[in-house]
Amino acid sequence: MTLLLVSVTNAEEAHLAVEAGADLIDAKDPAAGALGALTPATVAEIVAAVDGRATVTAVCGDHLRAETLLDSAEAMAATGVDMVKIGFVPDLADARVIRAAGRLLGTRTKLVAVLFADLVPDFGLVPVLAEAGFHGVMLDTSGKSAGLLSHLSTMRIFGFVSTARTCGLISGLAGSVRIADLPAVAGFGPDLVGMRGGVCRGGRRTSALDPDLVRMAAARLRAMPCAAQAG
Ligand SMILES: O=C[C@H](O)COP(=O)(O)O
Repeated sequence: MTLLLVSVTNAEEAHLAVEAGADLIDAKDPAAGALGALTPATVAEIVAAVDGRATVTAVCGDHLRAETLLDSAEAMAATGVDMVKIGFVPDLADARVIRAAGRLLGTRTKLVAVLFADLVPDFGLVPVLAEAGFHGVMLDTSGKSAGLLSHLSTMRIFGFVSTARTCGLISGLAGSVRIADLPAVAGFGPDLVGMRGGVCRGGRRTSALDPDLVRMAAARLRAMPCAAQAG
């Protein structure tokens, strides 16, 4: 089945999200951007709070230049998370940076690249990610005023998921996904769907996590037909 990734800001939210049925806990500061990074200390607290009950991922920061991106990825890998998510923004990060990240960290942790649906994503990078040793690739949105489905055609999203699968990568879809969107988003067959705003009070990604919404999202996904397992 398609797994539910929920972005959390601290250990308490991580615990609530796991209890409510999230499969992956994603350490992130939504107030600092689409891939806003928490401090390594907070990420380590989240890892401890999850205590092996779910896969833990952490993001490295938003719109970072190559050197800063790699330093941050290394710091996040050292916290003990299961996967490190690295955002690749056109002009700031390209195939050279992907290969550098793979060399630096590919043997130490699972790497998941994030491409942005609203920043002209280059799906030609997906095979490069696989060759560089990445574990997975996600599509998210950099801006949060419109969701994933309003930026790319269904054909392109299907193409993304199927290219990732052909290359042996797990795939994820995110970007202002609401609970009502889950059947459509999971229908593309990704391994995971990522949510923050859609499971927060008032639908605002910078508000507190609402465990009841996480529970509803997890139940909605479990009722959907199966895709490959992430992990
Ligand atoms: O990785 C998942 C993201 O945190 C999704 O955030 P969002 O649902 O607010 O766009």
